[in-house]
Amino acid sequence: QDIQVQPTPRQITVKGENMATPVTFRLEGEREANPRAVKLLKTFLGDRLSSKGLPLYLGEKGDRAVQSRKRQIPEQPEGYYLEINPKGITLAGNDERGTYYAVRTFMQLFRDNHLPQVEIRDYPDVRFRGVVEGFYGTPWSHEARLRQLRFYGENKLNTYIYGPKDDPYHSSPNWRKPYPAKDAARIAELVKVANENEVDFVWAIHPGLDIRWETSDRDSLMAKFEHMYDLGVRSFAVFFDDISGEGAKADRQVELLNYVDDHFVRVKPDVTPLIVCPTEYNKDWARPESGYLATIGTKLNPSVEVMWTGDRVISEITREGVEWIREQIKRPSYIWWNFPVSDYVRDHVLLGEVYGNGKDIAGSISGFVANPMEWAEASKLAIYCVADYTWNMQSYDRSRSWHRAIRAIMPENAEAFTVFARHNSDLGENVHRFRREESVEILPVAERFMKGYQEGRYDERDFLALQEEFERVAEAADLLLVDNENEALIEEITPWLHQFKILGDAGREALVMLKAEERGDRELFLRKYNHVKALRKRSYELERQFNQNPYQPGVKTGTTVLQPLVLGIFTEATERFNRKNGMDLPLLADYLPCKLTTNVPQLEHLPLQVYPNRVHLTPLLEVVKWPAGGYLQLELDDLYRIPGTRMNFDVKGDLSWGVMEVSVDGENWQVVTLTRDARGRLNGKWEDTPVKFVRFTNSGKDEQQVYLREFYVVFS
Ligand SMILES: CC(=O)N[C@@H]1[C@@H](O)[C@H](O)C(CO)=C[C@H]1N
Repeated sequence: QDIQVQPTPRQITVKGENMATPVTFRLEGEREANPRAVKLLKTFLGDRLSSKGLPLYLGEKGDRAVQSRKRQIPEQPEGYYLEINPKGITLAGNDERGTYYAVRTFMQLFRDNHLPQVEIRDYPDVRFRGVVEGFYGTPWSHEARLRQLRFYGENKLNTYIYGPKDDPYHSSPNWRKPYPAKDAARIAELVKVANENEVDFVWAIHPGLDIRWETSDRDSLMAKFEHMYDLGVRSFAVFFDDISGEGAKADRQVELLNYVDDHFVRVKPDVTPLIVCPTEYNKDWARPESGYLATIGTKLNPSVEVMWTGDRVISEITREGVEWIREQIKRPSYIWWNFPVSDYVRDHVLLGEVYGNGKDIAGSISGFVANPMEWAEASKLAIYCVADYTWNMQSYDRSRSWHRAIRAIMPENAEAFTVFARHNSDLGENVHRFRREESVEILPVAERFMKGYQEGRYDERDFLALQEEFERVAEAADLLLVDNENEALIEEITPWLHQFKILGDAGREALVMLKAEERGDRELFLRKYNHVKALRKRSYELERQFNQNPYQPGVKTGTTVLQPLVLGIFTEATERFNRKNGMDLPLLADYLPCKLTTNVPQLEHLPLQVYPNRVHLTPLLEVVKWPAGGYLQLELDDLYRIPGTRMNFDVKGDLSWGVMEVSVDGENWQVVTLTRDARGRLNGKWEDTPVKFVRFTNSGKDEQQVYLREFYVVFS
């Protein structure tokens, strides 16, 4: 029979027909077994426990209760052996965590009226599996974190790394300071709940923005780790990512890390290996001439784990890639996978399948942790799949896992949530050029239909399929908006659900417009035309009301297939209507009055945010290496005055290397005087003759490392 266990066990052997579930169980071994496993099991069985009943043997290899099954227990860390048959039940771990996982699996097999007669041998592919809360933006709430830790216990994830970039006590300016009492108490509670769920709570520090390579800062870091140790933390990490200048020096970092390893991690009896996120944390940035990775590889204590995001900042993890970095750092890498993190596409939610990573990478990595969205509940979809993938790579099936994840997270409205998630999975254009599939099922129908419509002949069945899809979109939005089985999740995605409803309505109405135009029914066409315009307006209003942030404000849904489809149908029908009726009904404004050109590699695909009279460059989260002669050029669609430009590179020091110029023709340039305000931002304006081009150049002779925090041009 189809036995479903999450994550998928390595080996399940069905030994016979289902057996009736005993009324009571006699628990053997509770004194020796992992107390967290005992507690979990006793809570689960409740009053089914008694001194009589089917024997249930619980314990680790070597414990008396499971002595007879000793040889069956896998040797691998966290491995377990599970057996259910009419003579008794055995839940035996190779270690304490293995026993706990055996109980987790037993809980999934349990049915009130029957149990499968099975034998399971199981153990994980990847040693450290879980999540790194390592994104920019609003850190997760305390309640969200507690729910996450319980979710990791259920899914056999054993690692949670606390490293929210915007926590000032994790990063600058307060990494040297202890947490205020309230926050400290919360951390202590997280550690307790993590332990109950067999999750290592790893506290990370991000000192590189302002660290000074002196004893005082080394002592500050040690003191902070002692403070966290007193709160119960037993696993530690140091993140040196997204920094430049002094803090980025490899030999200084290694000196500090080895000191912490030798004088803290290894002298404490119960602290797990130190983890570091290097400054060169992906292959795209690795520069052999810098010797950075070579220094890490040859000088950093071998016991220190080194994180890696793959070939690029956001990338799929391949066998070739992990074998390359393993050579460089002389140890397996500890993967920091930047998905489903969305802090660089904040107007999108990423609910799609987890795919693209190799199934043959386990041998070259020591860990695999996913960096999630600021939307904790919504991130569970991908986290569930990562749990399945990292536990048993060979049997991982991206679609099966994804459907199970949805049923686990939204059992009552799985169907509606599946519709919603299908159309909210791609990131849209973004600076990292990382894309995900979206609306996969309806895409061929949409493409075939639009092609047919434009050529004057489409298949009515395609029309009906699209109509049905838009109806399901609208239904799903309404069902989920009133769903109360996971209120925290609905609260997170409500803005996107409102947009999704509008998208469903607009799609259906656009199809009515199309038919009205074909039948020459002017009155109906105009009604529906106005309705779609109104829906579009409501959508823009939602964009300005929800999820405001300085990066990608607003709420995008269905951006890769459904939105373009609605726009395409609306535009084609309106153009036909205008031609036939000699009218000039305006189309939907989707213009982009500005084009970006640059020779700075990291800025090549930087999306622009266009408002009625302003163009913003999307700020970058990473350090931008701006080469000498590097320029950024905006070409407007017409001649404009530039009453205001502002650039914030977050540079304390000299900015004289930067020159701003404007031009009418892109050939002859005039320099714009820039002034620096109290916050170090460069401001400029050009109110003389209107211009078409604006550019900013590093006219110095050295590469500059800056943060592109803000760059916009106001034109009128
Ligand atoms: C190691 C690492 O990936 N560091 C940061 C990460 O904090 C950030 O969330 C993202 C994802 O936008 C990328 C990196 N700039």
